[in-house]
Amino acid sequence: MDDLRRIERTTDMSDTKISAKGVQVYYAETHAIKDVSVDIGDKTVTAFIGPSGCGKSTFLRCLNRMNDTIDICRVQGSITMDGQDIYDPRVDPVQLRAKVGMVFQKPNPFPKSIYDNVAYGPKIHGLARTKADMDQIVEASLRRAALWNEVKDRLDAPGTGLSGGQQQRLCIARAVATAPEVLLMDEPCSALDPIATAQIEELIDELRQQFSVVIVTHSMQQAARVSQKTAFFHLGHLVEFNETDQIFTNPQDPRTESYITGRIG
Ligand SMILES: Nc1ncnc2c1ncn2[C@@H]1O[C@H](COP(=O)(O)OP(=O)(O)OP(=O)(O)O)[C@@H](O)[C@H]1O
Repeated sequence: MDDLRRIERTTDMSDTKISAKGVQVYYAETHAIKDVSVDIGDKTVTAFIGPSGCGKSTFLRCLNRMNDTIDICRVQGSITMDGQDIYDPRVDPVQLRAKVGMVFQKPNPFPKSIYDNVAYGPKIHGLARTKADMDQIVEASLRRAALWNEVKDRLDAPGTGLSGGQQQRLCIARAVATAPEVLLMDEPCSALDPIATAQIEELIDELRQQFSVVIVTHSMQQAARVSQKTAFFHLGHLVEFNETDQIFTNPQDPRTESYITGRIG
């Protein structure tokens, strides 16, 4: 049994997808992320929780270099994916973002058809050689996002005409269409009703069979429901990172305990 446990632990460590070490983020003079080191597991849902302004979204955006698009933002430290430095000047951020996809708080489909929303990424990354290839990618992505059955008869209709929950699943289909390895989700359910939220949560659980998923959420219930690992941020620090069950039942740091029991935040 001990041997088995040792093997499981070793497997755990070799399954790190993204490794961040000593990450600092500044917006001009504001020091938003302070010396954060964390290993994000493959085929795992990792939740980032913490009070408003603690740096969850900022740190999430470091993982696909989305902060590059903010002029005053500086990122220091090291972030590797599969051992490769994602901030290496030879890494093309556009290619990186195809591998590390992102879903935002507010569903933001392009003003295009449902089909074209999903086909857009594969087209610019040259993932389909023929129309049949593209049809196959679009169908597979919509199926993976649990949306195919609802839209298969109206692929030419505008994506913006779908309900909020459907639009968010369309955005997930768009993100998975470029065959990413990691999906970053920044409060993906905050604009959705409870039924649409439950659908997205179910989907997240399925997506982790194939991807590493990182989700920022304000809802501790959601973190507890969907994630296996939870990171608690406070004032730019990563205070605690552990199995989700541990964080919610036996937090090691008093700040984590205060937050999950509703005393800070
Ligand atoms: N584009 C920006 N320009 C300047 N400062 C920013 C920018 N984005 C975030 N900040 C600052 O960085 C800090 C962390 O913000 P961030 O949005 O990452 O926190 P958060 O934990 O995701 O917050 P919330 O839960 O409210 O979304 C805050 O002090 C915020 O004001």
